[in-house]
Amino acid sequence: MEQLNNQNQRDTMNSSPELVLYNFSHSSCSWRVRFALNLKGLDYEYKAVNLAKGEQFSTEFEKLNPLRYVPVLVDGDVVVSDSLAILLYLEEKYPQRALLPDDPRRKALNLQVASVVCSSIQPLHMLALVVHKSIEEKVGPGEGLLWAQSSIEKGFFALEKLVKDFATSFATGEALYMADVFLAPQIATVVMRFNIDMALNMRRRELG
Ligand SMILES: N[C@@H](CCC(=O)N[C@@H](CS)C(=O)NCC(=O)O)C(=O)O
Repeated sequence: MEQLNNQNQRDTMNSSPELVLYNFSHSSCSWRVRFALNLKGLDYEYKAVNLAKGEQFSTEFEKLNPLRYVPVLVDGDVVVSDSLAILLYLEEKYPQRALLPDDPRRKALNLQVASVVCSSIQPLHMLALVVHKSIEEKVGPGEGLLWAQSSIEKGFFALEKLVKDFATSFATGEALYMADVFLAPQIATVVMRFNIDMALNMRRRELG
């Protein structure tokens, strides 16, 4: 009987039949949301929006997000775009496996890390791809990549300082929280796409 109750409880916690995630496999912003949905044990329908094929510019997708960016989460009649807003929405509606700690100081730290990734790192290297050609043409060959790399390094330099007194194997303490959900995809992206050597950067900063 107790087993049945536990099963019922789990089914209720995980029941989210209406969740649909419009996303792209290679997008770090989408990855954050997939990470959070999986941590919370939420089932969702995966709708691929292939950015490489320009599917974000379809009129159908524009109705969901006029900015034409992924990810977009649809939960019944609620449509939320922007990964940070989506994570805050999920946290409130599906509180299981909390992504924010109760302690206000650590909660603020998690939100700060998420916000730095969202506003001061990712948009700059995304922009770098968009304006890459024109920087290369106007300033010189290789300058586009250098500009992206210096923006990324500046952001991570700040982040390292921010979490220095809190980090364990997780960014802000003893458990995996929202900061980690934003950092992991971000670190993977900059290492793979922008040739950033995170360990080398850390050593450089320690010396300098
Ligand atoms: N602040 C937004 C940024 C969304 C964003 O930049 N998405 C990128 C993929 S990571 C995108 O859809 N780019 C499409 C394009 O540049 O046309 C978020 O965190 O969701």
